[in-house]
Formats: sequence, C-alpha cells, structure tokens
Amino acid sequence: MDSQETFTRWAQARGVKLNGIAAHRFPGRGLGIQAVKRIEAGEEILTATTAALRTELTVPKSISKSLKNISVNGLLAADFALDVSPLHAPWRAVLPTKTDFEESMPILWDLSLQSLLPPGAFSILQKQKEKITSDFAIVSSAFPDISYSQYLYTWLLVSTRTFFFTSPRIKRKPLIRDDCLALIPLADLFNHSDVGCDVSYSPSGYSITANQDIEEGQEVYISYGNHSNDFILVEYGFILADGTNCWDQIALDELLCPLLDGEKRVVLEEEGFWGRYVLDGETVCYRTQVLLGMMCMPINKWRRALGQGFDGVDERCQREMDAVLRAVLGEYKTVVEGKIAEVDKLGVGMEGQGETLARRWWQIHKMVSDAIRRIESKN
Ligand SMILES: C[S@@+](CC[C@H](N)C(=O)[O-])C[C@H]1O[C@@H](n2cnc3c(N)ncnc32)[C@H](O)[C@@H]1O
Repeated sequence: MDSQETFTRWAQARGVKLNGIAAHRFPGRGLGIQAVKRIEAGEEILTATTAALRTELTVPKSISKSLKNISVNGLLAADFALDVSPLHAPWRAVLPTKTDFEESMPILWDLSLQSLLPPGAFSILQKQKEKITSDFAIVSSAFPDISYSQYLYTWLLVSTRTFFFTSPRIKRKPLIRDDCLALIPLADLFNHSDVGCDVSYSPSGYSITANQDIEEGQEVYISYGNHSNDFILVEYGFILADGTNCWDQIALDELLCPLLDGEKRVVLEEEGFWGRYVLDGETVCYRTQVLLGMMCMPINKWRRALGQGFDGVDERCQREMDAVLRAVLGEYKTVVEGKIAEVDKLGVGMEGQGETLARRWWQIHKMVSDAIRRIESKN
C-alpha cells in the first residue's frame, strides 16, 4: 500500500467519509483530489466529523500551557514541530517537504527575489513575517530546541492547509477570524481554484459538496477564498494561470498615494477613502474613482459626487479622471517591464522561483495594458 492509500484509510478510520473521490498526485500541484467516478452537482463528496480534526483543542496541554498569547496557527505549528508520535505518522508521510516549500513559498526565497515581488505581495509577505517572528519568539522561549527553520516549515504547513473552525469550547477572547483554524485530514489535499466545491461547517463537522458536474478523472477543487494571485503567491506558494482567477487584482497605492498630499489627503482620510486602491481584470475600484475625483474636481463638487455616487460624474470630469489614470498606468507599465527585466537577469535562487515571479509580473502587465486599452477606446 502506498503512502496516499495508507493515509486515506487512516483518515477514514478517524471519521472522514469519501464519495467518489481519492487522493492523486498532479504535476506542479503536489497531491490533490481526483474524481474516481462521475459526480453530479450537489453530491456530497466528503464529510468529516469533529473527531477527525486537529485544532487548538487537540493540542496537548503540555504544549499549550507554555504558549500563552500565541496565534492558533503558531500553536498548531508548535504541535506539529514537537509531534513525533506514530499517531499522526500516516498524515506526516504525505505532507509537502521543506524542499517543496523552498521553491514555492516567497518567505523562503532570497531577499533579492523577495524585493522584486509586486507591492501587493510584498506587503502581505511583511505581515506574514511579523506573525511568524512573533510566534517564534514565544515558542523558542518555551521550547528552545525547536529551530527557526523547523518552526517556519511547520508554521507554513499549518497556514497553507487549515479550514475555518469555531467551537463553543473555545474560550479565547476576542476570537479573531485568523485564529479560527482546523486541520482536516484528506480534506487538506484539495487544491484551490477561484470557484470550487462548497465547504460547509456545522458543530457536527464539515461537508464538501460538488458545485458542478465533475467527470471521472478530473481534479476536484475547493476555493480557499476570493483571493488575488499576489495573496495566493505569498500565502500558498503558487499563482493561478492567466485568466483563471476571477478575484485577481493589483494594488495601486504605490502609484496613486504619492500623487496627493496636504489638505486633499486629509479629507480623503477623514472620509475613509485613503488607500486600498485596486485594479482588477475589468475596472479600477470605487475608492480609486473617489481619489481620481479628488484630483480633478473642486472640493465642493467632489463632496456632492461623494453624496450622489462617483459612478455618475459628468463626462468632462470623467475624461479628466481617466486621463490621470491613463498617465499613471502608462508609467507603471514601464516600471513593470523594468521589473520583468530585473527578474530575468537576477539569476538567484531556484529556477521555479524566478519563473513564478516573472509570470506574476506578466499578469500585472496584461492587467495594466488592458486597463489602458479600455480607457483609450472609451475616450
Ligand atoms: C491545502 S494544500 C493542498 C494539497 C497540496 N497540494 C499537497 O500536496 O499537500 C495547499 C497547497 O497546495 C498547492 N496548491 C493548491 N492549489 C493549487 C493550484 N491550483 N495550483 C498549484 N498548487 C496548488 C499549494 O502548494 C498550496 O500551498
């Protein structure tokens, strides 16, 4: 019996039930879930009782009592790092290796490559580093034998494969969303697509239901959330192919925020419209329209537009706003081309790392070029 089969039986013995699916290795995606029969939309394909889960409630007291104020991701990572028991051996045997992560996860890339991440991804990486550093400080003072590299590995294992979980037995206050985590054996093998099977959670456990008809032999996906490729790259170590992520967007703050300062910036801050400007595959966000309006309108007119909605501003004004955006995006396109050239000539790290990074910049290039074309064809 191979490790996948052993793991499957182990999970089934713990209360995971499968219907028409099995673990399967997919090139470039590690393990995933495959349909082993034709599945119809609405069919339940996996259920897991809470007895099958690994959560903060299952971490041995000998570990949790020494790790007060740690994040739940950090607590579960410590549990993984300290766990050598035969109990979880079949699960451990199918998990990605440190080498898998070295190639895929930006946090393990050379700093010169990290500095070439798109701004949106770079800021997510900084937050991820802060969380891990803070968790490791707590863990290393309680368990000095756990090395940083071992802890980073188990932290990423947890962060890349947890599901949303709550329980009345959890007394933690305040209970923030990032801390509502569970590991579900076998369900953690589903790979991500922008739209996937429905995952539902109730006090009795999890249920995963096909969102569409799936042919025998096809890969079966769930969605990890409505995430951009910048987010997926940093948090999960891959990007979805061009045109296959309907949630993709790019951050525009670095381009737009420097254009405004002084009083106009203060007004935008006061009205809650400063920062978080994005462009997706179809348009810039409403916040960006509000900022462009501030750049092109007298303040009284801007306030009226804020009350009535920026979608209906007059044509002349909209043309001015479009012209500002067109100019900014044009400059950014040149910057993006420079980044692609830098990535190509850097020659640092594993081949796959630079390749993923260049692919991401090309996706951004396309999004920016498409937006420029849309503006030009409109005016
Ligand atoms: C929850 S696990 C899924 C199982 C994983 N493939 C494995 O071998 O253990 C999440 C990880 O799977 C990989 N993954 C998920 N969806 C993917 C996709 N669409 N393309 C490439 N890799 C994907 C990434 O490495 C991600 O961090």
